[in-house]
Amino acid sequence: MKVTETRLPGCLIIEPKVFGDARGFFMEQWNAARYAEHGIVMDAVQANLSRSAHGVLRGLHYQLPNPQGKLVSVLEGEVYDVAVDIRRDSPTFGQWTAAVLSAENRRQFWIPPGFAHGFVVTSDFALFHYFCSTLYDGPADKGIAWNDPDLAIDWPVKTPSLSAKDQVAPRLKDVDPQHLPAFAA
Ligand SMILES: Cc1cn([C@H]2C[C@H](O)[C@@H](COP(=O)(O)OP(=O)(O)O[C@H]3O[C@@H](C)C(=O)[C@@H](O)[C@H]3O)O2)c(=O)[nH]c1=O
Repeated sequence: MKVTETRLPGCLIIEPKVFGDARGFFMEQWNAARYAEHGIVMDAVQANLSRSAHGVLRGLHYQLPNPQGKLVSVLEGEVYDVAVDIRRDSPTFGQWTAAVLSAENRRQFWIPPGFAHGFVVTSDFALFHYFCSTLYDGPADKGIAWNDPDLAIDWPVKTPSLSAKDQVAPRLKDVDPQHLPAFAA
């Protein structure tokens, strides 16, 4: 597999090795030993699947306490996937990085614990899959506004469809730093 660093240390783009043959193809989506060689260490304790139509934006989400690392990929369609460093005291606090993930490119994106995450669907539909390093905890689920002007994320869809929760998410500057993940988490 090929692992490429992004402009945010810790956020990695993974191109798994794909074994094609007359039947189709085979690829590993997770292998604890192999991914650990590239610094991706987690207990993959939960796996999630969501389906969304074109223009749906889910995010920017994070969990505190018990931040989740996420290994994300797209099984059908295409998304523009974004990670934002919201770890207080991080040298890259407030910066974002993005990856185009699709069924065609079969890329994975590793978003370490402590980053906010979101994506927008750029195909007709997208089937989005991710492993998580900690279990979902509803009351700990938190968000940052997808269009926070301080983040200035260059979303490819300018008027996305949002959940009611995501429509009222605060700007990063309005969140008490004590309610943000710690850099060393
Ligand atoms: C995320 C999640 C949601 N749910 C429930 C809560 C709610 O009733 C319903 C839909 O939840 P949400 O609206 O939060 O789903 P969604 O907007 O898809 O949330 C996800 O967005 C992406 C960007 C992420 O990074 C994920 O970690 C997660 O936050 O599913 C679970 O039961 N387990 C889970 O792990």
